Amino acid sequence: MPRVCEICQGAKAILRRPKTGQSICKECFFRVFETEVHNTIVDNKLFRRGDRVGIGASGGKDSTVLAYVMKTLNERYDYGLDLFLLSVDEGISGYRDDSLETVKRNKEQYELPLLIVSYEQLYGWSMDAIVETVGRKNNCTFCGVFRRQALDRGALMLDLDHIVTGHNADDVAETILMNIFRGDIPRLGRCTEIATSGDGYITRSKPFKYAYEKEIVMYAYFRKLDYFSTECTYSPNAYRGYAREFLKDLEAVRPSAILDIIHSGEAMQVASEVKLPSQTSCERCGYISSNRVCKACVLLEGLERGVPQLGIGKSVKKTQDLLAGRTATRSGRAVDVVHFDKLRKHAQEMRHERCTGCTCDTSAPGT
Ligand SMILES: Nc1ncnc2c1ncn2[C@@H]1O[C@H](COP(=O)(O)OP(=O)(O)OP(=O)(O)O)[C@@H](O)[C@H]1O
Repeated sequence: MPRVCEICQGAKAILRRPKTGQSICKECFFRVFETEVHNTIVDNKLFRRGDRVGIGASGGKDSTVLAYVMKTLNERYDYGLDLFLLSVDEGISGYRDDSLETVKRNKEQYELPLLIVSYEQLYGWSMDAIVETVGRKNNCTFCGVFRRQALDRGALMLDLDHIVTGHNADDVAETILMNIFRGDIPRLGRCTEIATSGDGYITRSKPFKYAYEKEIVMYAYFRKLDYFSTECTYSPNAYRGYAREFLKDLEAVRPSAILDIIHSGEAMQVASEVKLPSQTSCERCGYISSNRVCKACVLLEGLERGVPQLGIGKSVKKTQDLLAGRTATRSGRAVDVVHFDKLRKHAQEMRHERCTGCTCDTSAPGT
């Protein structure tokens, strides 16, 4: 490694950038990393001034670095954003309880408001209880489906305009590979998007879409950020694990492989004959769904009826149609899932309370 930073030509080079192979100093690394994220934000017009933006904060390296960088860029470039930390407590003892302690410290360190919503509070089931019922196989399905909705529910409680997550370039490239391997063409089209916003739903984006995981780890290390680094106790998703290994092997021989895969995914076009699922609202909870009853409601009903395999596997569509129009039988444990219309109304009222002397009509959607 040359002694002098290849960027500033002054300070001592102390690291080699995984993305470019350049040998650079710590300060130049911070600057290029932050500037690249800023360029991603600006080029993709991710935010508008005044947006209330929730950072999906798990306490892990990606979201901790994201919180730090979002706060830094918001101040440096005067984006004019109101930033919040939004965490989901899935109820995994020995894992999420510890990582949430990190988020609580980040709240103080970064002076950002924090909201924690839990599966127990929202659905009446913690992941510990779910795993007790369904076992270790398939539990990731419950966790992923419930988390997506939980973040949106939390966002409405805070009246957010936007949620950012710490998904990085490696995550995106892995997802592209997985969708190719599975032949899931509709998902392949969607997974390369940097921001998604379903009609009337909260926009979600990935400012780290082009940031390498190795650089995020380096950034956290050199900035001495406080993050939690343990893997989930309930076995990681095996299929993604294989895609990850494959990607790491490719990266080892050709570091640009990660970005190359993302660019290939972006350039692919879904043929017009591929049928994309149409979106509607779940007739039970009002959440966006491609079926009459959303996946979260189907999974919940399965748990409550003692048939947790309901909604898992190939017969999902059939099960969802079967359940449509019927009221779930709720066990003593379950809570009634709050309807999304109620949450949206709450968000409108909050917005109304915040604007002083305005003439906005709280009964009109989207005000
Ligand atoms: N419990 C949670 N609460 C809030 N946001 C979450 C939670 N879990 C995941 N996220 C969001 O989704 C992103 C990707 O989550 P994933 O489970 O892939 O974790 P990860 O890649 O290990 O990220 P991190 O290092 O931030 O934990 C996270 O960076 C974070 O923004």
